[in-house]
Amino acid sequence: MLTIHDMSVGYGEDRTVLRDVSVTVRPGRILALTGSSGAGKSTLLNAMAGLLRPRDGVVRVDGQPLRDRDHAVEHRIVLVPQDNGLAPILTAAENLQVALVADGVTPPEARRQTTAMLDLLGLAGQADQLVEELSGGQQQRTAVARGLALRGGVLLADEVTSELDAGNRQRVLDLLHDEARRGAAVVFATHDPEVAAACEAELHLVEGRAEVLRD
Ligand SMILES: Nc1ncnc2c1ncn2[C@@H]1O[C@H](COP(=O)(O)OP(=O)(O)OP(=O)(O)O)[C@@H](O)[C@H]1O
Repeated sequence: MLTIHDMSVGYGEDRTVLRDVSVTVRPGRILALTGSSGAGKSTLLNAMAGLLRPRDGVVRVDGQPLRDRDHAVEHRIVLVPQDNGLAPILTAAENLQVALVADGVTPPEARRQTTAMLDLLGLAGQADQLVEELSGGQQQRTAVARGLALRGGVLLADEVTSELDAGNRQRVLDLLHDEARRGAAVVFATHDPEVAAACEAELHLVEGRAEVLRD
């Protein structure tokens, strides 16, 4: 369980982006994170991922104050970042295999899981292509495949459907719902009101404040 209490986050000396945000991210469901461009969705996800230290307040994971990214990884907090975070000169399959092996999966099992996951995202034909040679949407689906393959306790997905056609957008949404049903807590930043409406809960960011629209 990930909880945030009265958190403020900013950049530099006096650039406060989020103020007094409190939210609980519960296992077994998807929390949509909405708000206009620049509202602070990525900032909030990065704080949940241990990449940004709050100015005030606290992020807790399983009751402990979150220290940094390593601590978040220990607690199985997986981030699919907005810029996808893939290694461009590795193939789609290698990007998944490297992450799985680093996570302690044996190489043969990592290959098996990679094939299955890329297949689920409709990327069987792209497995051996370099990421830099994939389309934006294919890269986005590869990043989702990698995030899902890691089977985190918390999955933070930052605008992971922004470059997808309707069919692939629905495929990713269905997989995020499956991930929640598996027991993960999923947080999904999105601009898309239809996508947000398909999530159990919604936190809306406006002028640095967070408003719970559905809980
Ligand atoms: N590294 C940074 N240094 C300084 N300011 C930053 C940095 N990253 C983001 N910001 C600022 O923080 C604010 C929130 O940005 P953030 O990326 O969190 O918004 P967002 O809601 O995810 O936007 P979008 O929907 O466009 O991705 C913006 O005003 C942005 O300029």
